[in-house]
Amino acid sequence: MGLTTQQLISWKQQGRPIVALTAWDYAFAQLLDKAGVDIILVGDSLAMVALGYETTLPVTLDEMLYHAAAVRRGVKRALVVCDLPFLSYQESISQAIHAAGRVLKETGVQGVKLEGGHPASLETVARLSDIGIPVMGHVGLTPQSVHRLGYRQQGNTEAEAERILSEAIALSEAGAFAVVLEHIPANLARIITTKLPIPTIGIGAGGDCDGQVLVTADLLGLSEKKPPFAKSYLNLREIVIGAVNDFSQEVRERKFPESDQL
Ligand SMILES: Nc1nc(=O)c2c([nH]1)NC[C@@H]1CN(c3ccc(C(=O)N[C@@H](CCC(=O)O)C(=O)O)cc3)CN21
Ligand SMILES: CC(C)C(=O)C(=O)O
Ligand SMILES: [Mg+2]
Repeated sequence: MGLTTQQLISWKQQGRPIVALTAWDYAFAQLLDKAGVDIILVGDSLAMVALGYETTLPVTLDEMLYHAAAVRRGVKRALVVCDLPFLSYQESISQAIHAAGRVLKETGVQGVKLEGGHPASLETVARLSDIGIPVMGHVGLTPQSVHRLGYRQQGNTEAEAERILSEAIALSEAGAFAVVLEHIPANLARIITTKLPIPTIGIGAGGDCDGQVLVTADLLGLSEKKPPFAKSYLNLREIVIGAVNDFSQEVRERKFPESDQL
């Protein structure tokens, strides 16, 4: 058995930070798990970083299932959570149960994440949690609402900050085991983190959350564009282009293969 949601909740009480990153395939999931990442998220951001779409909206449940199964095969210790994609859970509670059930049954991942803290999504989170499906909430900037919100920071006004705080509290009361806080002021994230009994996982939400998540492609310098809050620890695009150029040159100069590479 790997990590459980209960263990992650106890880490909040102990003040032990939670490390989360995204993955969309077996190879990277295995690397992240071996490196000791605690939560591996099969994020719907894969629509943009792996599939080349403009937004996260086009990715389908079947595509998420395909990637989640690959990720799950690479992971021994981390808790794996899969984003429910746009319109796979908003139509009705039974649609959400069906989608989340397929994710758990067909891929073996341990939880799902869904965006939003409005009354309908709270009801959905409560029902999924009640039937034993661990749910991670997600408030602040919710990219599935890009056409309403854009990618701007959320919670700048007093009223918006109040709303995001009450959504986070309500998600926790509905049974979510953790909540992602995306692109909100650090002050607001700190207040939410203090008020919630469950871990907050921040992305562009300052340093006082219980954990941090990034899109792995951003951390590695692999994405074409990254949000202003994402830190690159490597420039993998440059490294890959360099290696491909070296190979190309050796092929064109008939230097590869050498006799021991036949
Ligand atoms: N590679 C990648 N990393 C991510 O973190 C990520 C994705 N993709 N795709 C899904 C969402 C979209 N995210 C984003 C994307 C862009 C900004 C951004 O550029 N924000 C600027 C400009 C906002 C505007 O359009 O006015 C900002 O200053 O907030 C923020 C979050 C975060 N998520
Ligand atoms: C950035 C995280 C929280 C996400 O939802 C995603 O990668 O889709
Ligand atoms: Mg997502």
